[in-house]
Amino acid sequence: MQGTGETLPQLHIGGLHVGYGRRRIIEALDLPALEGGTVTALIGPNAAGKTTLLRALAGLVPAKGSIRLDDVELTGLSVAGHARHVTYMPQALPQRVALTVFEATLSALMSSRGGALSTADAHARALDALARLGISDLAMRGLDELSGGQRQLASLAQSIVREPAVLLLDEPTSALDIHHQLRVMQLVAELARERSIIVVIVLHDIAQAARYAQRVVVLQNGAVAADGTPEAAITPETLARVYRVEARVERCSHGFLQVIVDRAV
Ligand SMILES: Nc1ncnc2c1ncn2[C@@H]1O[C@H](COP(=O)(O)OP(=O)(O)OP(=O)(O)O)[C@@H](O)[C@H]1O
Repeated sequence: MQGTGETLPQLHIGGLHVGYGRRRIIEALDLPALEGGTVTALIGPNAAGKTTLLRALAGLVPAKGSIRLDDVELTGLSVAGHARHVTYMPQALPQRVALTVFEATLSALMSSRGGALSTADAHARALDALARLGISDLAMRGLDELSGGQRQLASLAQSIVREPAVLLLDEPTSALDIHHQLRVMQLVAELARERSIIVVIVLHDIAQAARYAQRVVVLQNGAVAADGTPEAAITPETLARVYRVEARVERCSHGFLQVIVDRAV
């Protein structure tokens, strides 16, 4: 936890190459360390390589180079080896499964922490994950009878309950109404702080990235086009170069960055 003098975990990414077959998507990517307790938003245009980067960090596509969590080198670990440190919530929701929301959340927890927890503790943690997402009322509903947004929230519950060191979320609010989008973003920021988790979240909503992330990495053609605080990374110049839009970046009356897009160029 921050403020206790404890060292925060760090994820180091160096000389990373990722591709599909012969097709190179990410080449020689270096990122200054991603730190525990911090939400990093990964933004960029379609096909920039955001999902590919998250999948490489999760060990789901082969990568060359180094992905190091403190002193543990993750490249070369099996998918299960990665899963001990990293939880990845994909963009596409899982196939419909014949489990209740509570059972699926509990099963996600047991698969990551298994024997280490008593049954009572595991149940309490699963219920807490549902409560924090505001979906306690869905606990006994089958996953196959949920709406798209409810399924996305159930899927988030399965990701956060694992309490990973690194949490990778690929467009986790894409199916949610505005209330639930904000609720999820607030929760993700809180969890990062409380548990010193390294969170990387792919977002298309630039204003939400600016509001909830402490760091924004802009990806373009598999390379870093900007990286820094929201103020440093989200500028009219970057938006013009990367997204090909004429845009203004202004502060609203509450002090949050807003992006006003005037036109595509
Ligand atoms: N399984 C795959 N096999 C071959 N090429 C792939 C595969 N998955 C993605 N790609 C290619 O990799 C590139 C990057 O895709 P990726 O999904 O990482 O982009 P993205 O930034 O997440 O895009 P979006 O914002 O559209 O979701 C694209 O050109 C895509 O066609």
